[in-house]
Amino acid sequence: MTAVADRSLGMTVPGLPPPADAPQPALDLPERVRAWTRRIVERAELVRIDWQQLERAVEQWLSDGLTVQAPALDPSDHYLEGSRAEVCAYLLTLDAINFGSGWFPTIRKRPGRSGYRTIASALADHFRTHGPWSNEDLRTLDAATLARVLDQPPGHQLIELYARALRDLGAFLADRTPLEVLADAGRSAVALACTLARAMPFFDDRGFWKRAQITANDLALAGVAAFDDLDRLTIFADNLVPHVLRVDGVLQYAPQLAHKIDQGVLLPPGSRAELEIRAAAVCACERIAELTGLPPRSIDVWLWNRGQAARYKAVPRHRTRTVFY
Ligand SMILES: Nc1nc2c(c(CN[C@H]3C=C[C@H](O)[C@@H]3O)cn2[C@@H]2O[C@H](COP(=O)(O)O)[C@@H](O)[C@H]2O)c(=O)[nH]1
Repeated sequence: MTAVADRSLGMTVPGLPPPADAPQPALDLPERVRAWTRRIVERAELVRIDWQQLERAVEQWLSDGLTVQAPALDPSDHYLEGSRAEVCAYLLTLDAINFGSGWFPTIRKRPGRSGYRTIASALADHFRTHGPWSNEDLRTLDAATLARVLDQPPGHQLIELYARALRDLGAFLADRTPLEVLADAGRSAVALACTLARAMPFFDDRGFWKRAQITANDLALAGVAAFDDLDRLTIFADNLVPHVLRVDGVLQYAPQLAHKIDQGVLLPPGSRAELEIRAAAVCACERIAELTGLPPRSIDVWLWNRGQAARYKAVPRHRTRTVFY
């Protein structure tokens, strides 16, 4: 797969273009994810779902609180105390840069915080002090400014990509407020996800649409939006949810793949291994949803938070440098 050279960045954008056979965004986006990931799992060679172990793991998770802990955004990491308009702007800004796990070992982390929580809390602090960026500020945001805001080294590739993602957000908003964009989606999380995926290339994570979907879920978790179709969303396929499934024995990786991951070898975006890992997580969580009656969005957040525990951090998870997660 040839990455796309990006004139405004002067570098290739890791993850673009999407795999040729991946579906395009449309209003049945979650169903397209289910169909495409099922096809990948059926033909998989490197990653296998152990369905019997999955049922045993669900029993363990249920006794660990899977159905009782309602998903929530952590107020110590996120800017949730502002007005509805300010929190909406914060979450749209955060989810426009809610990626970078492949670079997280190379960024400056806040004490006791993961990569995501470092970025989320640094952005929250900026909003507390300066409020939201205007659309014009976003359109002209440069990497040096953003590096200062996020307290990261200037010139870091990830920060260059974050700045490009936020310039794209400013262009997408045009003269609308984030709340007006939300209103245009009506009460449909899927419509919002589809709009984001069609409007900004870094959201067009064909066949998974992780950030397009998690944006709707985060807005709902923050009480900013009320959607009628949240339960249609799939999980938000990143690198942590499949990692938790692997550590709990649900996903079995071929020895050569497991060895690569344990050695910290980066998996190229769109490679067979990366697609099979993400697709297996989606399909396994569809089965978990059937067994528990929980929507995939809640299973995702619960497993993601479980993945913050030491026993999961002790084992390397797959790393892919991509603009999608
Ligand atoms: N599947 C999924 N992926 C998620 C999140 C979240 C955070 N969601 C908030 C909403 C409710 C929760 O309580 C969370 O506070 C981040 N990520 C992704 O994980 C990746 C790893 O990050 P780390 O561990 O820092 O290295 C990073 O690429 C990031 O994009 C999620 O929920 N689901």
